[in-house]
Amino acid sequence: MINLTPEKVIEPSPDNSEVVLSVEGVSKKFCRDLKRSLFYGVQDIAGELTGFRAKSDKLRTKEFWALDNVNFQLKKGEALGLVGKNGSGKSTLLRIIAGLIKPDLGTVRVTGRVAPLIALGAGFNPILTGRENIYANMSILGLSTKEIDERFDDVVEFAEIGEAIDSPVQTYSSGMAARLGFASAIHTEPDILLIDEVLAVGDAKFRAKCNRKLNEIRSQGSSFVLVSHNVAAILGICDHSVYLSKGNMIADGLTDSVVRKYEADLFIQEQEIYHGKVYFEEKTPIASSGADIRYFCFKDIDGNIIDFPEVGEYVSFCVGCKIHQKIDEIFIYFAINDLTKDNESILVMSSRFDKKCIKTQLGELEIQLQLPCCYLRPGTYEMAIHLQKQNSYAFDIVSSLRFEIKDSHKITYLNGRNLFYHPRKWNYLTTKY
Ligand SMILES: Nc1ncnc2c1ncn2[C@@H]1O[C@H](COP(=O)(O)OP(=O)(O)OP(=O)(O)O)[C@@H](O)[C@H]1O
Repeated sequence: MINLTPEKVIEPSPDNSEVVLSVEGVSKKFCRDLKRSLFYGVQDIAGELTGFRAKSDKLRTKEFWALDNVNFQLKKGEALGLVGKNGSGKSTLLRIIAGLIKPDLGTVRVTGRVAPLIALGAGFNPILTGRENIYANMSILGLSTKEIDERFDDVVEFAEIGEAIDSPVQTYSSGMAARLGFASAIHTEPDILLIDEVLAVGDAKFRAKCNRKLNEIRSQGSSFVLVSHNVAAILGICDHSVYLSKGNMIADGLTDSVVRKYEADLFIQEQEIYHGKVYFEEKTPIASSGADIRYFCFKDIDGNIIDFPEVGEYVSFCVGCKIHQKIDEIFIYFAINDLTKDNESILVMSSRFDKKCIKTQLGELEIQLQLPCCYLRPGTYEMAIHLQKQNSYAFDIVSSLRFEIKDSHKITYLNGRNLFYHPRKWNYLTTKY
């Protein structure tokens, strides 16, 4: 396991010394075969009753470790992100912390009230109304009827459920159920809130409202563990993160570093990241439209080819073209997507939009898009390049060119909340009295 130790100072949580959750050597095994799984379940219960339970650290036929020796701590007011591919053990870990299932090995120590938001409309009974579910749900989380009465209106208002509060939850949309689940969990003022992807269901406005509320309860001392495939959400909310793969802890530490490691593993396995100068296959005269993209590379200010742009430094995007038909002018278009943010389109640069047409003649041509300062933050990106005519018809297209932006010199202080790097200087003026 890699311990990605802090290289920068993080905002202090209200009480940085108080541990509210301690996960120590937690392991959990499951069996893929249903019949065997039932048999093992009966065997384990019988073993526990008679005191002859077989040792839990051994796998029986068809069993596997869904979690293997997971260790971390959560302090008061801290937000911890859990990242990992599908099936890496994130939900299992949350279910163990919530006390819904028992670990086979290790211990989980919790201080205070834990509110799990693990499934859509966590714990709601579909045939009961929203109102009945709020009372049932909040009382399970330890509130008295009087306390629920006092908070009821706030829950309904926060969830924006309106009159539907007296309709059965099974008539709610998934967004409504998620809103009500979040609202009732958050109004119990939990010491630890466990959130598994449920925020992804609501619309953007509700997500923003949830994030504000999370920050608010966090400043009052609540801690939370957030599971999400949306890396941007983890980056925006959590200081520290844990990266799980096949039940093993691969990395833990500051979210930025953990997420970079996770992304690198995710993308390097799927598609190679481009370095240096990449050449594209030469087209046959029939396949070509008269102007072809032949290569791509990044260059530094001295014209040297570089493997990746550096944050805050000059970079030139260089596209080698071959023109073999009479074309007077062409345009070039770059579209960059951020793989950290669900492949969201973040930057489009087009010579046509900028009203810069490129005069051509038969032969080779290198088009350079020169950026005096790279504002993109460190991460993994995907780029499409279009070589276009005036009317936007494309002569040639290169899609899905993956590249990295690095911050090797650590010149930028970037945390997950920044969408881009902005060059800056600091100054201060003092006045003597
Ligand atoms: N009750 C169960 N019986 C058998 N296998 C299970 C059970 N629950 C989970 N698993 C398996 O344990 C592994 C971890 O599952 P888990 O749901 O914790 O992963 P996850 O990281 O939350 O995945 P996702 O991102 O898809 O939600 C998976 O291989 C899953 O198939």
